[in-house]
Amino acid sequence: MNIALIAHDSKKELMVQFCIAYSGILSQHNICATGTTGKLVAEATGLRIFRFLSGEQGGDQQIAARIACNEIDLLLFLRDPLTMKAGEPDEANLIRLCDVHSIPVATNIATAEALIHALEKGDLDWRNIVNPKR
Ligand SMILES: O=C(CO)COP(=O)(O)O
Repeated sequence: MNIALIAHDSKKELMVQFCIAYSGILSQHNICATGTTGKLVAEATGLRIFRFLSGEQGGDQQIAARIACNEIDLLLFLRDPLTMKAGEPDEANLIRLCDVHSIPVATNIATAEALIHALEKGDLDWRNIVNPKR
């Protein structure tokens, strides 16, 4: 499965801790991320992560383009609705595109936990039927 990671600045440490905790599961999949999120997670976990541009340079839009092509199977986007900074990605378009293709998406740690366990159990295997070429 192709899993995309994005974290707003105040949620990056939480994303790192999440990926450390679930590195065993994540290592079985293709991981991509916006630039800074990917760098921090890769350094902390040793996971191989394809890094797009940083969010402020359009990395979130690169991920949105892959979602628009139905190439992402799970989006974990830890956002901070309280202290978002100017230039941080607006989640509305990402989530809209996930809804277009019924792509599972988490925007907080509680849902991310639920989805990573679902992934491990095989509950998301139907994505392989949607996209048999991958
Ligand atoms: O901008 C973002 C969230 O703040 C996401 O991009 P980065 O992972 O490059 O920071």
